[in-house]
Amino acid sequence: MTTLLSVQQIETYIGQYHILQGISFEIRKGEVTVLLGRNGAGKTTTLRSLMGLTPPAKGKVVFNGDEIQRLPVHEIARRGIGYVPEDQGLFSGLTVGETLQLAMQKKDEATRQRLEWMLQLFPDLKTYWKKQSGVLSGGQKQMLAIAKAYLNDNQLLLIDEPSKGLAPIMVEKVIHSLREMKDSVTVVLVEQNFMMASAIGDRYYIIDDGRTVHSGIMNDLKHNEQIKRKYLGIA
Ligand SMILES: Nc1ncnc2c1ncn2[C@@H]1O[C@H](COP(=O)(O)OP(=O)(O)OP(=O)(O)O)[C@@H](O)[C@H]1O
Repeated sequence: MTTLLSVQQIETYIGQYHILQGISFEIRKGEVTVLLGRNGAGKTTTLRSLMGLTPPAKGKVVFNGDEIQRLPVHEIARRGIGYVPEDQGLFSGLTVGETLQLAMQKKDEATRQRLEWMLQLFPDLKTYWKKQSGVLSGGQKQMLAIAKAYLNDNQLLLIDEPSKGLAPIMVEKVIHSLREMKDSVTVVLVEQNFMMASAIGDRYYIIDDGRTVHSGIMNDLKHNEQIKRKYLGIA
């Protein structure tokens, strides 16, 4: 299987704080890779570093064979990486329709087809097309944020804790949608909800204190009580 993204020993500072101190992982095309770790381990900062929002001071990020760690955010996005931040990054005053139309980088047939498919996958977005995104439920906002990132011809989506604050039924819906999207896009997911992580992840990396400390196949982790207890505080 081909490597789409290779992250090599990145180190990131926020102000004077040395937050990421050596993060490395490989993302294979067509897979869902989950970044796991305790609160404050550095998962969000890792996604932000890949996107150029907190650029790494050291190390390499290779996407489709090109180094991207020095590129500005808009260029990284243009190359085909979509980002769904933890706070979903929506403008509450825009309607669902306006949000999706504004997000479209192209108005071509392929984009229109992706929009159509998103509306089938998330029928609520069609129902609430004219509603401002600020009045949607947490789950509906998450669907809108995912649809917005999926609309464009992205090869890789970075999704930060999509289950956060959602009721179990909505978590199921998000799991279902990410499974459906798997055929057409590669996903890096930050997820604290182990049920969700293990339901859709193919592979995992554990981040602890700003370093990648463990990795493997998700099916193996499900039964590895020692690692779950040591790094995730669960068993
Ligand atoms: N703007 C900032 N200024 C100072 N420290 C920060 C800032 N943003 C993040 N940090 C620190 O960086 C560390 C990593 O944070 P990060 O949000 O990446 O962790 P995380 O693994 O995503 O955790 P969570 O699941 O709680 O979001 C934490 O110790 C956090 O306090």
